[in-house]
Amino acid sequence: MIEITHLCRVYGSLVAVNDVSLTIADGEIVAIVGTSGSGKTTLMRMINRLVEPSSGSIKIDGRDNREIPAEELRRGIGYAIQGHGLFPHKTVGENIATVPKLLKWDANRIKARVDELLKIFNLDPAIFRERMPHELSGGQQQRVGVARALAAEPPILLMDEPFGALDPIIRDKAQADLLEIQRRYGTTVVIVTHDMDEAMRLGTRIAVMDKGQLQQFATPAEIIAHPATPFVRELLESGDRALRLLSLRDVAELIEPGDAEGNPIDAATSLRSALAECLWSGRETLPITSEGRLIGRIRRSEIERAARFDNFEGAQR
Ligand SMILES: Nc1ncnc2c1ncn2[C@@H]1O[C@H](COP(=O)(O)OP(=O)(O)OP(=O)(O)O)[C@@H](O)[C@H]1O
Repeated sequence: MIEITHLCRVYGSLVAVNDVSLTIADGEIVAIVGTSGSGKTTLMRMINRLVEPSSGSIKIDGRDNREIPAEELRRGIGYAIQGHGLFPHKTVGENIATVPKLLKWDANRIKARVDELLKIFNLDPAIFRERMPHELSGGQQQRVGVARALAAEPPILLMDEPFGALDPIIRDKAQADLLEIQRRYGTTVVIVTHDMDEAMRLGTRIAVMDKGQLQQFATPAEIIAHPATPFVRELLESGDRALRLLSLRDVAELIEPGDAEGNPIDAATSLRSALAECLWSGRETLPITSEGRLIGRIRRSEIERAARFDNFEGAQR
């Protein structure tokens, strides 16, 4: 559990983070969302002490983070940033092995862990382990960045706009990967994003920041139903609500038995992406796969039905 209490960070006359209190439960994904300069990154970086608070405190599992030795903090908290931050002169395998090496894991354990992570992220170890970062696509580099952050199985993962540079389709896949990893390891994830749709898709709860202040900390459904301040309402209205509702839900929810023509989509894809695929390829139905196996199909008409707010509220109950 991460308990943030009356946290402030001041730069000269600027209050970057202003009296923020919130508690993040184990295994949650908390998305910090807000406009540029609202204090999202500063707030997150105080968790792993890349930034020191001016006042207030952060406790991790009951311990003040200032009392936790730097190495222990680094080991317990993975950190992934936009642009991946991979070491350009190290192979993919060496990049992922960075923290386990610091922790002096033995070579066999490191190799097993590197290969396990590469497989989880759909990168064949035999092909990718020895590659250099510049030999990967942007999406592959992003996955290696997250794999590296997860290498020592940290209970907490901090992510700063990790998917910001990815194109929408790859971004959707990267988000699905993150959800899968989170389910598998039960990692507590704090992710900074300026994209409300991404926050809605990933967050078990969303922290909305404006000018250093926490405007609302609530589930996506609560935020849609009851935006706490005019700013939150404005942020919500900045996109299309029907599409936002679809980005919250996975294809898996609307699977039906049967075949369909053309390229399949994964069951973890958002309904929003599935609709985009229907429209793009002119198909009324799409085949659905899970772990590479065909498991059914989805209908465009069902996706459109799910986009109606009434049905969304029904699905939440
Ligand atoms: N080291 C610093 N020195 C001075 N001012 C800073 C420093 N770091 C951040 N700030 C200021 O604090 C405010 C909050 O910055 P922060 O990076 O937390 O915002 P953000 O919400 O993450 O923005 P973005 O989405 O643009 O990354 C900004 O006005 C920024 O200019």
